Amino acid sequence: MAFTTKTFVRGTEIDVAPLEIISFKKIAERNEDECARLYKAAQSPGFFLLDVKDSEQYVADIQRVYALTEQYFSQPEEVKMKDFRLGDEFRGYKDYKGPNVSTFEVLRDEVDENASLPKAFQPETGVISRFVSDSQNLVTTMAARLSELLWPGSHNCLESHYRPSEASKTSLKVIRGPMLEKLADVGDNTHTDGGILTLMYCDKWTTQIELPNGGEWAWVDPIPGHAIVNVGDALQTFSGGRLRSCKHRVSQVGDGAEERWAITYFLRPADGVDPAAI
Ligand SMILES: O=C(O)CCC(=O)C(=O)O
Ligand SMILES: [Fe+2]
Repeated sequence: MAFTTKTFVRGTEIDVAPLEIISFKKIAERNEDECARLYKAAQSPGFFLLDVKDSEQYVADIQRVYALTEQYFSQPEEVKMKDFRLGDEFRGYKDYKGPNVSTFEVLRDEVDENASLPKAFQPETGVISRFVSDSQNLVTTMAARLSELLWPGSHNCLESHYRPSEASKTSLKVIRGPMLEKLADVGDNTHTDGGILTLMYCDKWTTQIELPNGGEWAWVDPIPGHAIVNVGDALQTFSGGRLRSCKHRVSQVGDGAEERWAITYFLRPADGVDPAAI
């Protein structure tokens, strides 16, 4: 992996993670060099940027989903609490009061069902539905190319883990996670993602990854028209450790409150598929 570079954000000099930029158009066309670069980035650091600018409609939909996210979280707490699902890890509204983060999550399987989306999304359910279907196409195309390189000559082994026609916890999750007045108040939320592949959209410098070998942290450049993609724990396990689920966290550069929205799409194993048992 290349070395970090430096840039200034909010008046502070920071280290930028040297992430590969993979063209979705090229991997969709099975460009061999691009697929090899995808595989390499998924091996190390397990984080990369996916250029999605070739689909004008999808890029416009990202902006619409940001706008809907803002509209949703701007509602009064008691309205959002109607979407709270007690004991359900993957569905509905959640308010994490400590870290000042709130989320709303809907399963891919349920996005087209009546009433699975709250009122604030209702005027644009078609946009959400198309965004989910296009995001699914991005992650499953990447999974198919990775599968071909992990198990040459075999038929899409990874598909047998996420089984697109069966029930799964594959989902869209939108997030309100504002930057805080004081950097010192941002708690440590270091984690890896549990699923197969994550797509993430966030237009601010708030994602940090742990660089391979050495445990140093660097910032992910939120380049417009690009998804931030990372390998999850299930894919690390399915690949026998050949692909890497990279530690990351949400933080902020310096002090200063600022509103912040993020959109995430998680490709997860089909219900009943246990990565630990593979
Ligand atoms: O809030 C964000 O920017 C995304 C957080 C994240 O890494 C996740 O939801 O897995
Ligand atoms: Fe994450």
